[in-house]
Amino acid sequence: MASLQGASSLFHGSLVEVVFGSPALALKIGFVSLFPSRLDAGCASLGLSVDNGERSSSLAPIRAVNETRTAYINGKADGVQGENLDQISTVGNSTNIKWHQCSVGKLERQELLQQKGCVIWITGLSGSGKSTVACALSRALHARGKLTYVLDGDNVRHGLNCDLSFKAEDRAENIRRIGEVAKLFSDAGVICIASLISPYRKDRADCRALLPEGDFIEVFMDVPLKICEGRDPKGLYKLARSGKIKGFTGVDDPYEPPLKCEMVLKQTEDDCTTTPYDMAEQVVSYLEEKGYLHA
Ligand SMILES: Nc1ncnc2c1ncn2[C@@H]1O[C@H](COP(=O)(O)OS(=O)(=O)O)[C@@H](OP(=O)(O)O)[C@H]1O
Ligand SMILES: Nc1ncnc2c1ncn2[C@@H]1O[C@H](COP(=O)(O)OP(=O)(O)O)[C@@H](O)[C@H]1O
Repeated sequence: MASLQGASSLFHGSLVEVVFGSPALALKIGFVSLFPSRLDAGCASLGLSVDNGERSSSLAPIRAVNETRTAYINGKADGVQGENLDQISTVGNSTNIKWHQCSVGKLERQELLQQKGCVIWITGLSGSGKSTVACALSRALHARGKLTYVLDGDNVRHGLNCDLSFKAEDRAENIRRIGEVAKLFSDAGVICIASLISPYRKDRADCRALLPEGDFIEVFMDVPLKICEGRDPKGLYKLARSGKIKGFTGVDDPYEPPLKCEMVLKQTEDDCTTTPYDMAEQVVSYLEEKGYLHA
């Protein structure tokens, strides 16, 4: 039998980690949510049973893990030291701040939405099809009853990021801000689709590091420059080639393709037949396989 020592001080909906053995030699065997109505079911799925701590347990101790806090620490937020979020701290230029914990957590939101929050980060050259695939994916998931939100580089630059240019440090800041916003959407339980050129590996890696393992799904639009330039729907390549736009990605500004990413959506000059809908379905299959389309 498993007892829930100290559980009375936890929030409704808290995540508890079930550990077998001593704290020094602990074997994690899973997590259960502290929803009284679902606790038995959660423990049962782990091969345990619960009787409110009145009987002794061969599986002890059960430790509380705060999921939001874990995600934040995994996020390596600047200035956050270890588990000191209960204390006044300094993060970047923000001095004397203290994390305020809310009793409604990500798990409960996911339960409500019947999905898992994550970030699908679509990177590639201008004209590679990022926005088209992002919208096709949003539509495909919407049709399955899943809540998504698209953060498109072009669109976010119309508001939040309208102070940023296309020089390297401004692109980095554009990506950092979109990464932070995407993290909030993911924490809200939403499947967030970020589609922006995001040309530098380091900036993409920094966004990945903001999220728990597995929740940042990098999708590379592997489309040759020649095809993108041939499409040129906004006429920007033409302007860049004639020198009217300086620092255009792929022309006179670099694009660093991922060395390793979760998905590659490829088109070649020989085979350009894959439609954006096919590509969106590939991403849906990935999400299904990884369990993101269920709470
Ligand atoms: N110099 C330069 N280089 C690349 N792209 C340019 C540039 N100037 C304007 N545009 C337009 O801005 C869109 C890219 O914005 P992003 O926010 O995705 O770019 S970045 O991630 O900050 O590099 C991009 O949109 P997409 O074509 O959808 O990629 C262009 O329409
Ligand atoms: N899979 C595809 N096959 C053929 N054309 C595509 C495909 N995906 C997008 N396009 C077309 O390519 C152009 C650029 O697509 P877009 O989504 O705006 O790219 P990006 O957001 O990367 O700049 C658009 O005219 C779009 O209709």
